[in-house]
Amino acid sequence: MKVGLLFGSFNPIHVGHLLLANYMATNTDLNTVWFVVSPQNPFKQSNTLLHEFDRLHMVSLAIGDNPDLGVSNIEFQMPKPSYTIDTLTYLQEKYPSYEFVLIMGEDNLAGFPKWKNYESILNYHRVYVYPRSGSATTDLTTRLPNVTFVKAPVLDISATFIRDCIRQGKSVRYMLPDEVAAYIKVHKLYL
Ligand SMILES: Nc1ncnc2c1ncn2[C@@H]1O[C@H](COP(=O)(O)OP(=O)(O)OP(=O)(O)O)[C@@H](O)[C@H]1O
Ligand SMILES: O=C(O)c1ccc[n+]([C@@H]2O[C@H](COP(=O)([O-])O)[C@@H](O)[C@H]2O)c1
Repeated sequence: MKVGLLFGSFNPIHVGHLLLANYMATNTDLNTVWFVVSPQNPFKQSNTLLHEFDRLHMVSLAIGDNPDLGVSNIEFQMPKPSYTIDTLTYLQEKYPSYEFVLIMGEDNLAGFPKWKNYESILNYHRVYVYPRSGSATTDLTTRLPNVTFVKAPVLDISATFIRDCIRQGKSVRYMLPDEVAAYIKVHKLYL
């Protein structure tokens, strides 16, 4: 079983994440892609970060009955902030027969050497890198042996943009699944 992992805050999950994850799960050698909801990204401070249970619930709503996608709350029980190498190690111990592949945007790859023990991530795991518009291209993709570039379609949308739209009372229709938009509306989130 080859599992792609897309780590993030998902505050909230949006169509950009879903399009990418579904493409990776159905157009590469990955059997499935799991969204790993991070309670606290080590590099991001935000006063609009919702409780992790709300973010997890929205990811579950977004996936619905899609058999190719999954969600993990593994980082909820781990020390914060959430370091990816620790999570990968934990997952590999829990599922010894699975191969875990890290999915990462080209924008993140440029800053990857600042991640905790990034060499260990590369030693023990493959990384699938996809293009991000506006990101500086990096030659790390070709230099690092375990890194594979996947030319996935990418939408230019972010959770920050969606939160701003909601706060300003603008429509977010088509930016997130209807179920997620309804959850945000009912619970008056991001206002
Ligand atoms: N539109 C998108 N297309 C593809 N990947 C994306 C997109 N937006 C974010 N990602 C990637 O998905 C992962 C999780 O993203 P994250 O939760 O940080 O979302 P975000 O939209 O970038 O959030 P924010 O705007 O709050 O920083 C990260 O690896 C991020 O680079
Ligand atoms: O392990 C690290 O050192 C590390 C440093 C920066 C980011 N990450 C993880 O990368 C994921 C996506 O990051 P971001 O910045 O795109 O939101 C998120 O789940 C973070 O926990 C991990």
